[in-house]
Amino acid sequence: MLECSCDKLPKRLLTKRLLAQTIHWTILQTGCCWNVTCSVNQYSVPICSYCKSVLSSIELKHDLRRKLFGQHIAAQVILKAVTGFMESENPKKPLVLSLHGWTGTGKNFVSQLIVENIYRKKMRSNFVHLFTATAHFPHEAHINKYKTQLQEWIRGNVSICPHSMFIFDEMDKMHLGLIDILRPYLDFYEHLDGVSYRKAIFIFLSNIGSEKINEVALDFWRDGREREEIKLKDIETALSISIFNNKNSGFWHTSLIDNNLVDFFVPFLPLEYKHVIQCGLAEMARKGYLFPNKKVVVKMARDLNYFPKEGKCVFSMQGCKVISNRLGFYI
Ligand SMILES: Nc1ncnc2c1ncn2[C@@H]1O[C@H](COP(=O)(O)OP(=O)(O)OP(=O)(O)O)[C@@H](O)[C@H]1O
Repeated sequence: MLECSCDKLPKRLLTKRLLAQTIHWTILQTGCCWNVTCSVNQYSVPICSYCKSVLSSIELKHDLRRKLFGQHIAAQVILKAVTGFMESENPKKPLVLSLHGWTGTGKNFVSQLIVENIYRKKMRSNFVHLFTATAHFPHEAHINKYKTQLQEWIRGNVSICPHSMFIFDEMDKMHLGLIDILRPYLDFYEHLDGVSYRKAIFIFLSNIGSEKINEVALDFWRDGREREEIKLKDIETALSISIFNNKNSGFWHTSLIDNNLVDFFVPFLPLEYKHVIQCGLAEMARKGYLFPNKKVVVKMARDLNYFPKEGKCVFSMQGCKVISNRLGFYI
């Protein structure tokens, strides 16, 4: 957080008498920021600008450790990336995270945790924007209109709050024409039409590459190695190859891999039975049960489907996605 002081005013103006009588602070709020101006008589200086969107990195670390199950790589990468970015006063480009993984493994959930530790109003904040590709899939004839709308939407929101966050869900289903217009906003430009996008955060969610991530997790499991031994480097190459080869990922070819606009590709591992149990217990606690009933959760977890089918089933087909709705049936 920036401290506001009148130190920037010439010393001669800062006599005790003047301090007592004539210093005025002007605080002008625009979007999520306040610009503080200090004036003495006719002389005024912009002192600082303070933006509400400040990360509580200790809380984020705590949340990732306590609330996110089975995702040691994602937790580590996200904590480092978000903390480093939010602590930088002059980032050179917006933060761009691309989260990949099987359904129900926590991609949306992690995005929420990030939001909750930056914006006071959490997902209800005016500075957090969710775009679901399938809900905005335009007819080919209207693509140009949608492109303009998307550009105006991003520009308008970042003009109001430089620390705006944009979450693009189901990126793999997004129209390539729309994806293309995102490119300049993710780049190193200082300004585009008078607006700087360097403090914004873009998070892309998709299932692209999840088969590769699952394969690596399964290999570790077959070799009898601990899941926590899987390192980012064990998955990164397989993930980028599979993103590169995916027929729906023109975006990654042209804009991201070639131009290095994505800062982190974050893999989400498939969840095991024990994580489903953890999710179930957490869900019961969220529903207000002071003493979550493990028997109920176990029963629910056993009724879910797991893969691969041959041999011992290891990973949950739906991750933890259906748990919230299913629990009610077993309670
Ligand atoms: N790793 C996890 N740790 C804790 N809870 C989780 C985890 N994964 C999923 N959940 C729970 O399941 C719910 C659904 O998960 P989420 O929406 O984050 O999955 P997703 O990976 O975004 O899936 P999809 O690819 O289908 O959109 C979350 O709201 C959360 O309650």
